[in-house]
Amino acid sequence: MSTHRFVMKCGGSTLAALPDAFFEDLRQLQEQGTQPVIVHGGGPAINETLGKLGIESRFHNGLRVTDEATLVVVEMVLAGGMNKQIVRRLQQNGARSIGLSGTDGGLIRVKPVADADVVGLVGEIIGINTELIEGIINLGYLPVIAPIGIDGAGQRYNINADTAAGAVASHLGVDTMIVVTDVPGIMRTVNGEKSVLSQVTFADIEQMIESGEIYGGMIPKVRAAMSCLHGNVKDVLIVDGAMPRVLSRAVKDGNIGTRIVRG
Ligand SMILES: Nc1ncnc2c1ncn2[C@@H]1O[C@H](COP(=O)(O)OP(=O)(O)O)[C@@H](O)[C@H]1O
Ligand SMILES: CC(=O)N[C@@H](CCC(=O)OP(=O)(O)O)C(=O)O
Repeated sequence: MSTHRFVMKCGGSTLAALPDAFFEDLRQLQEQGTQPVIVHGGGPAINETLGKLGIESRFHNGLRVTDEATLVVVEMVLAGGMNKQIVRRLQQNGARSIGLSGTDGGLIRVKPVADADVVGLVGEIIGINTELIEGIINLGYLPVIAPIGIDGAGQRYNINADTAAGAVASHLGVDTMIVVTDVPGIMRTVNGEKSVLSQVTFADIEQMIESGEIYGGMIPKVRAAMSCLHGNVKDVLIVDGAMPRVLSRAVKDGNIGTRIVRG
């Protein structure tokens, strides 16, 4: 029986549309002895709730400008709504799972980011309580983690979900991080033809950010990928959640979406 462990990041762009088959695939992987850990986002749902409350969504370098009022909504949507929705869907499809926020058990320890004067209550990760994650896995449950962090004084912080997933993958020492999103991988347009790159190196990424071919929400994904590949993580794949059996294909043959390699 394989005990392959992987971290999967699931983006808000795709969460609501994920079919039952996606969660069924996770259940089968869990039954086969694979140990998935999920870190999720929920950016679009946060924007929607903030909008209903008349609070404007503002971003700086891809990070949400987060004041105390915004943070209340971020935590409510991520740790309340999204986290519990994912756990419910996993359970409906037969997978055993437990949802946590990064504040529970000091799971994600942070300090304020360097540009806190601009982005406010956004956390830079300084530690992950891997014992807690290991404990949940050893009980036979799949951990589902919302990207909220906590500092030594008990203050909570907002964290980009790609960044949180990369840090969880690094600290847990998994081989693979799978970033599930709403596009089939990193795409490039050549002579008017759009295609998915099966592999990109760090140098390709820097060049594509520079040229504007990688932009917006793809930037934190590739940055998180590069940062965890500097540690023990061997493989980062960016894949489309709508593809049939995407996770088992990613785990078993890895020949799907875009693979990021050091190069
Ligand atoms: N080179 C690229 N290839 C594919 N998508 C890209 C690229 N550059 C930017 N993107 C954008 O990144 C988006 C995915 O990021 P985001 O919307 O933040 O997703 P998530 O909610 O899954 O984190 C894609 O929908 C696309 O608009
Ligand atoms: C600091 C920061 O920007 N936090 C993100 C957390 C959610 C997230 O990252 O969700 P996606 O993966 O769906 O984009 C935010 O507030 O939107």
